[in-house]
This record gives sequence, C-alpha cells and structure tokens, in this order.
Amino acid sequence: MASINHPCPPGACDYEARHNFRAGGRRLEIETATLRVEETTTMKQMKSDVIDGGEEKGIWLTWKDVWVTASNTTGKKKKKENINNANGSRRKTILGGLTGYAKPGELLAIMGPSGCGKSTLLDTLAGRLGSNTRQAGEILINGQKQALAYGTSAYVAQDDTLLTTLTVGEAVYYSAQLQLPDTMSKEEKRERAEFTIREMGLQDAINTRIGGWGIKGISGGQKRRVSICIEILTRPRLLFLDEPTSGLDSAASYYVMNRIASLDRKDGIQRTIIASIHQPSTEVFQLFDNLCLLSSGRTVFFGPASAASEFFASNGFPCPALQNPSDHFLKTINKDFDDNQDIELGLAGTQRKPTEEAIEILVKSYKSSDLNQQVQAELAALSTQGNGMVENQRGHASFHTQCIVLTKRSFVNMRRDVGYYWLRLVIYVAVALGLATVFYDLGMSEESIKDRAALLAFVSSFITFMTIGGFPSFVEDMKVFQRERLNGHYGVTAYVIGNTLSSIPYLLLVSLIPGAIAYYLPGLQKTAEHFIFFCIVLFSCLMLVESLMMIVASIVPNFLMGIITGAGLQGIMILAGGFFRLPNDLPRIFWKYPLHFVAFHRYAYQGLFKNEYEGLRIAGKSGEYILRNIWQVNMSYSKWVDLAILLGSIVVYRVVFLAIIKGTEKMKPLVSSLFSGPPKRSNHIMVNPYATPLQEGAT
Ligand SMILES: Nc1ncnc2c1ncn2[C@@H]1O[C@H](COP(=O)(O)OP(=O)(O)OP(=O)(O)O)[C@@H](O)[C@H]1O
Repeated sequence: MASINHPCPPGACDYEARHNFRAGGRRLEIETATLRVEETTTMKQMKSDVIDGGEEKGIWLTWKDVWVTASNTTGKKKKKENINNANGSRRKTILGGLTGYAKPGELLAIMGPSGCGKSTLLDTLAGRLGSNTRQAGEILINGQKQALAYGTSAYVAQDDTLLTTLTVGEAVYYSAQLQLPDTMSKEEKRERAEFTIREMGLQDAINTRIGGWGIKGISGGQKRRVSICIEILTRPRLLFLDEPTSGLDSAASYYVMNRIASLDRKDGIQRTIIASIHQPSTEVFQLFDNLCLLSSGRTVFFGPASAASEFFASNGFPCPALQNPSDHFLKTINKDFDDNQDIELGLAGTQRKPTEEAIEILVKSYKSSDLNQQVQAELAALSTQGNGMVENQRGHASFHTQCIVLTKRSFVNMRRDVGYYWLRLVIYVAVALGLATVFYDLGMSEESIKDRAALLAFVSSFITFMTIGGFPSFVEDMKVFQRERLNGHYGVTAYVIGNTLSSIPYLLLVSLIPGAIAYYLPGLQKTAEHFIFFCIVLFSCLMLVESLMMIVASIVPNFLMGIITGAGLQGIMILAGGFFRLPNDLPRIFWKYPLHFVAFHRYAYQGLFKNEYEGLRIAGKSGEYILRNIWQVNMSYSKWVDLAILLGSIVVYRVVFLAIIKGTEKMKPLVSSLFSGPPKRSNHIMVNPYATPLQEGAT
C-alpha cells in the first residue's frame, strides 16, 4: 500500500486528511523533483536580478505597544465588545497593545480565533488600515520609523481580487510583465511566471479562466494560489499573507506554505514573512519559526512556535495526545461558542466562563513569562542593529512597458467581459432600431424641425446615459487596480492611459453601429462628413460618461451607490444641457451659471444641431434661423469648436480621474498620521470582566 511509502510523520495528528491525498502527494513530489531541475535557470535569473539591483538588505520589522481602535458603526455599545467610552466617543478596541517582531529568514504565523484581529495586525504592520481606524504605538522597520516604498513589500489580501476573464497563465504572465524589470527579456519573464505557477501547483489550470460571477472558472483554493503567485513573482523582501491557505486542502496547504517558507532558499536572500493562518496542519505548523497567538486583540503567546505547546501545558492546558497542537490552542482560546456550550450543558445564565478564564490565565502568564522578556530583549536589540532606511531596489517595468501591457490586458478583459461592452452594444442596437422606427423618414415638414432635435438630444443623452450599465465592470476593474497599486505593480498614470486606450476601439464600435441605424433610417443629413461628425460626437459623449463613471467608481466603489450617483450627476447635466429647457429659459442661478456651461451635453446638443440644421431649409425656414431662434444655439462659433470642447473635456475628465487616485494616495498617509498619535490611556480602556490593569506603556 502507498501508506507504507508515505508514513504519517510522528506527532502529526491530522494524518487522515493527508493520507487521503496520498496519490496527490506522490504526483506533487514528482512535480517538486521536476521543479528542482527547472529551478536552476530561473533561480540563476532571480539571483542575478538581485545582484543587478545592488545589495539586498533584509527587513527587520518591530512593533511595540500597538493599539488600533475603530469607530463603532452600530452606534450602540455591545455587551461584550471592548468599547472606549471614557472620553464620550464610542470606539471599539481591535488591537490592545501588541508587541512583537519579524526577522529576515523567518516565517511568523499569526493565529487566533476568527475576529481576534489577525487581519488588523497585518494591515497595521503593512500600513493599510481603513480610514475609520486609529492606531497608536511604534512600528519600526530596520530600527527606524519609515514608510515602505511601493514595491518593497507585498501583501496577499484575504479576498482574491483578480480579473475574472483572464486565464491563470495570462493573469500571472501579465503581472510578471508589469512587475519585473525591463532588464529581463519577455522570455525570461514568461519563464518566471510559469515557474511560479508550477511552484503553486497550478500547472494543470494554466489555461483555465479565473472566472467569477456567472462564469465558472478555477476553484476558490486555486484563486488563492493565483493571488499568491502574483505577489511572489518578484520575491519581495517583506511578504504579508492574510490567510494564504483558506480554501486549500491540507496537502495543498502544506505545499503552498512550504514553497512560501522556502522562498529564501531559492536565491539566498532572507525574506521576512508574516502570515495569518487558520487551522494549520501539524506539518504546516512545523514550518513556522515564530507564532503570535491572539485573542480579542491581546497577545496570548508570542515566541518560537515550538515553545507554544510547552507554554500551554505549563499553564494547565496540555495538548491531548493525537491532537493537532494548533487546533488545541484555538479551541482553548475561542470563546465565541461558550454560550452555545452553556445552553447544551443547561448552564445558560450561570457564571460559567471557562474559556474567558483560560484566556486571562494565558494572557497574564505570557505577560510575566520569560518569553515576553525575550521579545522585549529582541526588540531592543533589533531596533539598534537594524540596517537603517530600506531602499526600494526592486526594478520595475518601464512606464512605456506598463502602458503597453496594461492596454493589452485591459483590451483582452473588455473583449471577454460581456458586461463591459457587448451587452451595451446589443441594447444600443435595440434602442437605435427603436429610434429608427419611431423617427423613420422625418422628411422636411414643420414637425421635422422638432423631431430632428428630439432624436439628436435622445441619442446624445439617453444612449450615452446607458453607459452606467458598465459600472459593475468598472468597479471590478478598480478593485484589481487598487490591489495592484497598493503592492506597487505599476503607476497610476500608466493605468489611466491603459484604461483609456483600450476602451477606444469598443467605444468606436458602439458609436458606429447603433449610430448608423439611428442616423440613416430617420433620414438625417446624408453626407459622409455629417455622419462622421455625428459618430465622433456620440463617441465623445460615451467616452465622457465612461470617464465620469470611472471617477465615480474611484470615489464610491459600491455598485448601488455608484450607479445612483452617476445617474444623478448625468440627470442634472442633461437638464442643464439646454434642450429640455432652452438656454435662455434656464434659471440663471446654478442651472445657467455655471452648470449649462459645464455640462458636456450643451456642446453635444449644439454641435449635433449645427451639424444637422446648417445648410438645410425646412418648411421655409433656414437652418441658421432655426438654430438661432428656435433652439437658441450659440452661433458665434462652428460645430467643430463644440466637438473640440467635447474632446478636450475627455482629457479633463481623465486628468480628474488621475488626480483623484493620486490625491487619495497622497492624502491617506496624511489622514492616518493625523489620526495616529501617542497612545492615550482614555483611548484604550478594554472593558472586560477579567480586565487586567493597563500596562504603563499604553497610557
Ligand atoms: N475598519 C474596521 N472598522 C470597524 N471594525 C473593524 C474594522 N476592522 C476590523 N474590525 C473588527 O475588528 C475585529 C477583528 O477583525 P479582523 O478582520 O482583524 O479579524 P480576523 O482575526 O482577521 O478575523 P478572520 O479570521 O475571521 O478573518 C472584528 O470584530 C472586525 O469586525
């Protein structure tokens, strides 16, 4: 039997799960052997990257007495939450005075029950806390207070934010092209991408689409591994992983964690790796150098992972035989189900709180333990022996390469995402057919004066209005951008250029086909010049609405709120455009000045009206007369000026989009520094029936 060849390692109590993967294990071992052979060229390349980039320094990360509070969104003080109300404000304490360190060449695991603050600790260390949080305490990198430059560290977030239309291979390869320096050839980048994909055991899914809502693609566990692949492509010196093994079976978890833990060995650079993790198997647990065990934002244990069992045993909580130690730790400190247990045991309403007592014993014991003293000593030593400022030595693809790759990737995504353009094209064609039948063959009667304008106003306002239908796709796009941007994959300008250029062919297509139907069947001016002008105005309006929606997506990244905001803004601009209420009849305050001049609809209406009426004589009236006296069009400049204003507005909208993203990035650290400061005692009272006296450092 295969089990003879794969005996369960001693001390591993979760052997059943792994033995279920015996065959898989054998296959993976063979793959590992193949990888070992193939590693040589890729590893050489990785090494030379490092040498090219200069001397790589390891990163020592230390944190002392870190507190994080968040505004209480419910507004109500919940019974068991740690809510600060000493100064009248309601803030929930998420992290209560954590101290620890992470060293190069070591893997620090953060463990604890769900909601204990693992992700918050990772976010705090990585400088990614949300705007409703406040932090206090000292976080040092190589002994100094410094912000890590984009790209020095990588963060694998809990959610897998990926472009669902790409295949696994494409997602990783595009990312390699964006992140790896131009000194590497395309072939080398492809090799690195393929190597990393195999490292994460994704070779069989390389040509499978990632998939998402409505499209079945790779599994959740495979998505997790794609996210990890993308972030380890450049072998960052500081790597944060938020639950890297969620969704993975125990064998895959082991291989993934093993590859992550052994990143150092591949190129000889010592990496600092911090991972929050749920339910590690015994084998995975053995990969950890240090363990930080949290409960309700407090440290239960920090120290060598191998010392945790002894610490629990010495406090009266020995790990039962044949039980996975990590399961035992979590079970001992998880108090979420105490009430259920009480109900099951018929003790509801009594004072039985064994888990809370256990936690208090462990927290107190840890505080007074040698382990804690050792952490303080390490901290003191690390803060003096650090290597100073960390330079971002990671080479990037050039701006030019970033623009080209982002344009290509976005083009492919737009082509494959039905919701981006294709669905809109179908709806536009249907609406254009509707318009063509309603306004068919307008002729030259008196009524056609009004009908022509109604048709043109409908096309330039309502057809373009429907662009908001693409908003969900814009939001998904923005989410991927935000993840990649936070990890320093590319610049904001390159993204905006890529996004703009890639959309042009589709917008031309959706202007031309429905445009031709809605233009020729009603019998508008037939020359090519008039039709081309009409299409360019339609294209400009679509581009403007799309730019407006991208601006909205960057500010309001929520489907419903974004669509409501975008629709509201457009509705107001349409009203002020000068068709539904003529320019001279618009109320002067707000609607005429400034809105009529700001709303791009004014230039679209006036340009299209001039394009249609100029040169015509309808029911005895000249086109110029109709424009000036009926539609109150400003005739002091030509239709081409209206078009130029529309095209210029596209540039302005895109620059605004760029400025908002850049501004948000610049403002975030400022806002966080405003809200962070020396810890105040009143800010961190942890209301708890077993509360220990506050440490002095937290005052
Ligand atoms: N920005 C925030 N605003 C308000 N509450 C927050 C915020 N961030 C985290 N919290 C709260 O802090 C607690 C810890 O959250 P966190 O995500 O860090 O837990 P976790 O240990 O990573 O949980 P899980 O293992 O389930 O992912 C939770 O109760 C969460 O609701």
